[in-house]
This record gives sequence, C-alpha cells and structure tokens, in this order.
Amino acid sequence: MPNEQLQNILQQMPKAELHIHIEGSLEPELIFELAQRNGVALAYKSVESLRNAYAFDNLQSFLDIYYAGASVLLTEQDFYDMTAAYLRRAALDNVRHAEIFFDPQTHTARGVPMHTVVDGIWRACQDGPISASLIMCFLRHLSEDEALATLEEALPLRGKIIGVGLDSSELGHPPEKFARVFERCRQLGLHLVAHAGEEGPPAYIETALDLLNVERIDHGVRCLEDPVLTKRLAREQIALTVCPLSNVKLRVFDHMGQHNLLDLLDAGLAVTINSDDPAYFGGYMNANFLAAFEALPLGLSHAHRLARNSFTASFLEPEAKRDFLAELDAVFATATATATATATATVG
Ligand code: HPA
Ligand SMILES: [Zn+2]
Repeated sequence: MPNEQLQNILQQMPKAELHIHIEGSLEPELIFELAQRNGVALAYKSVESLRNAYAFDNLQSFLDIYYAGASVLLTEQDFYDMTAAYLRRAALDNVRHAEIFFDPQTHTARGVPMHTVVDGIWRACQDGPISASLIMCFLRHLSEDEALATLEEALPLRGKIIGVGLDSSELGHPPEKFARVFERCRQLGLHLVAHAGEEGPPAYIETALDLLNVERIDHGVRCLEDPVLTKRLAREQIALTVCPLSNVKLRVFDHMGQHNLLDLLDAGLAVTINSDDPAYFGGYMNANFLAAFEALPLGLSHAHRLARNSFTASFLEPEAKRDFLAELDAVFATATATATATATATVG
C-alpha cells in the first residue's frame, strides 16, 4: 500500500472521471433487482454466480457478458436508478465531475426508445450529487450507417449530450470506419473522443486523431509502441483516459506491476486515471488509484498531476475548470507542507 498520507490524499483529492461506461457501473445486485422488476430472465441463478462469471481473457469476453447484463434495462426509471447509484458511489471517492459514456445501440436494438435511455441517465445527472455530462458512444462492431441512424435518432436530445465516442470490439474495427459520422458530429459542435490503442495498434490512435479529429483518446496505452506517435501525443497534450484495473482484468497487462502508467507519465503524456466499467473490473475511481500506486513507484507529485490532468482534459467550462484546479492545488499545497514538516521532524 502507498503510505498512509498518500492513501489519504488519493482518496480525498478532488478528481474528474472521464472514462466510465454507465452500463459498466451496473452491479450484479442491481442487475438482479431490475431483472425481477422487469420480468427479464437471467442466465445466472444468483448474484454470486453472476459475479463468479466475471473472469475475462480479453475485451470481447467481457463485452459478451456486459451486453447481457445491460438487457435488464427497460424503463426510464431503470436508467435513472443505474446512473444515480454510480453518481452516489463516485461522490464517495471525491469524484467531483464525471463525463459518462452510454451505449444507446445496446438498448435501441432491444426496442428501448432513445429518449428513454437519454432522459433516464440525464435526469439522474441533474439530480446530483456531483457534476456530470453525457457522451454517446457508437458501437464499432456495427456499421457506420447504423451509427449515422443512431445520431439522427439522438438529434432531438442534442441539448442533453456534450459529445460522442467510439467503443466496443476494437480489433478489426479501425476509427476510419466512422469518419463520416464523426465529421457530422464535429459539424454539430459535439465533443469527440474514441477508444483506441487498448487492444488495437498505435495506428488506430493516429487515425482517431487524424481522421476522426478526436480531442481525447480513451485508453491509448499501446501508444508507447510508436515513439513518433508518443512524442506527438506529448507535444499536443492529447489526454489519455487510462483505466488500470480494466487493463489488468482484460489482460492488456498481466498484472498491475507491468502497467505502463509511469512510462506514459515519464513520456510527458496527459494521462488520467479512470474506472471504465467499475462493476466488472473490481473497483471505482479510488480503487484504481490505490491499485496503481500500490504496484508502481508513484508518489505525491504523480497524484497531483493525474488529478490536474482529469480537470484540464475535461469538457467543463473554463471557469469551472479553474475553480476545481484551484481547490485541488490548495489540497496539495497543504499535503506538501505536511510531508515536509513530517520529514523535517523525522530527520531532526
Ligand atoms: O474498455 C472498453 N473497451 C471498449 N468498449 C467498451 N465498452 C465498455 N467498456 C469498454
Ligand atoms: Zn472504455
């Protein structure tokens, strides 16, 4: 474990979460509750047997069970309850702002109307307890025409969505497959992000930047395989929304000690820490921070930088960003003074 002071700081520092799939926050208990409420049959007999199935070999083996879990979501209230539970839980980790991904196609394909999905999630965000906004993701294993149709369906709800993303099975579905729909979203003034370089090669990060014009890369950990790309990401300060527990659970890295988070930071990249699908990967924001800081030689200055990056890379208004950053810097000024005083007392 990181020392007690560092643990406390990691837990208490204000932070933003920029990579959370709301369907991935659906805990097994809530899956069972919603299944019962909606009369949906599940392939598992109990919460325990469902949780025991959460052993993954790669991204696809997770996605299969993740989409099955989402099948219990039918009504606006279901989407509200799922989102409210995440926001309450995130607040306990001192997440002050969340930019929440949702996968409308997972639901509209089952006959759930787009407005049921968006209104339920959005209404929970309005009710707090933390600041939150919505990013609509296109499923990359489906066609671009289906993504374009999804965008059209979402247009009446444009005011409730700040941006779009790209998720689901990465290999074999490069960013360029979605160039037209992302260009249309750009013209609509939506923020743009995409998963790239999680399982896919560094070339996918490059095409996400050059052909989709994304502002952040979700995951992006494979960028280090390409030194020219790494230098570019550092120069342009393109944020990477890294998800340590997810990367270990989906076998991107064999164990946390092998995670390249510190190498990414040392390369000057704008790295953030996030939970991805916390109900499936073993923890929310602070569990991700603690696991990474336990396994890797990371200290107070890294914690400060990671939390700063989370606000800087967010799509918050400049004034809100400034306020969060000032609050964060004050926390670290106090922590640094305490650490110095403790060290002096120990030496003296
Ligand atoms: O980590 C992920 N990668 C791609 N798609 C996803 N959908 C939910 N989580 C993920
Ligand atoms: Zn993700």
